Amino acid sequence: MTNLLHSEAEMPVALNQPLSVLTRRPPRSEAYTNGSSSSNGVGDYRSNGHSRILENRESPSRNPWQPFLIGVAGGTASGKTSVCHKIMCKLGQDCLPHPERRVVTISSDSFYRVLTEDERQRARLGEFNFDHPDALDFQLILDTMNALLDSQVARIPVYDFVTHTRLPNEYIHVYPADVILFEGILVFYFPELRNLFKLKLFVDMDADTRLARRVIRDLKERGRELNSTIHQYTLFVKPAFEEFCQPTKKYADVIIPRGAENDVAINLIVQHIKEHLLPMASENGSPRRSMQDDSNQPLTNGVHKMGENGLNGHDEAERLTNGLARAERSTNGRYA
Ligand SMILES: Nc1ncnc2c1ncn2[C@@H]1O[C@H](COP(=O)(O)OP(=O)(O)O)[C@@H](O)[C@H]1O
Ligand SMILES: O=c1ccn([C@@H]2O[C@H](COP(=O)(O)O)[C@@H](O)[C@H]2O)c(=O)[nH]1
Repeated sequence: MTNLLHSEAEMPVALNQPLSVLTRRPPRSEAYTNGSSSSNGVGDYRSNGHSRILENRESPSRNPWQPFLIGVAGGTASGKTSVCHKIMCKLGQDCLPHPERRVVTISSDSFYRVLTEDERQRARLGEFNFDHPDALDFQLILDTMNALLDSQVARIPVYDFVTHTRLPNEYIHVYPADVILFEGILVFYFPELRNLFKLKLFVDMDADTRLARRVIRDLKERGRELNSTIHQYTLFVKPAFEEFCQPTKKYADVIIPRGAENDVAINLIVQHIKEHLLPMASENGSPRRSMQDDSNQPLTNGVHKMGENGLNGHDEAERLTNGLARAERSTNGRYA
């Protein structure tokens, strides 16, 4: 994930499943998840942050309105960040102030756990396994996702790839939104997290291209040396991809070959998101619902045309699935 994505992570997300449950968004709570207030940033989050969320719930049961949570998995440098960014741009969300965004992107990169001094030293030499599920603060991920699903404002740490640490006292505030894209190499690995996703995307890119892009990115953006990058890749990244990430491809509803270059797949996903957002916008009538498409046409225009075709939510879901299956078949043998 790039720093750019980190800033995108501030956007809120959410679009949920059956259109029939997409009623009115509840009032936004001012509660926060507490990304970190202790020295290791984990224990306090779990105890204080989570209990604050519970205290601020308006009722013991989950809101009938929920964000639509989309998981975006794929190997390192496969283009997960770029795909999410493209979706945001096509929905006209990237240029909106964060609190007004209806679609947000969050990366699991924000949730690497706090390392011990010994682990940090190994990380500097490319000898710490960041691709193993244990490298992530899974409880923090789960608490954050649950907070967002409950329409809470979530506060998540900012991770620094150069020092392998969370930046002290820096957080990203993620506001409740209608659609949340959560991207990361292992987001389909944990069943408890995987089961929260209403749509699962897997960004597929051949290993050579990923390695080449990763080397360039790590040297340019993550303060790495060539030797340690290759060393880390050979020792951990590649084997962990084969053991923990690649096998989760089977959970995907949609596989996106060629990553962000695949405009056909991305356009279909964007269209699907728009279909979910429109009913909410018309029910809310809220001024913050200002989604626009690429051509700066109000979102409502495009969706209205689709409504005129007499398609319902189920038809749309089928059309999306069929369309994406076609998109993938057309590239079979090259990347899939
Ligand atoms: N289609 C592309 N062509 C060239 N470079 C790309 C393309 N897609 C992504 N990249 C570059 O590859 C690197 C990894 O992409 P990114 O979207 O951050 O992947 P991920 O989030 O899966 O790690 C970034 O430096 C990005 O700029
Ligand atoms: O301190 C760190 C933390 C993570 N990594 C590597 O990052 C990638 C995951 O990020 P992508 O944006 O999906 O590539 C993972 O493969 C880790 O090895 C790191 O090098 N250092």
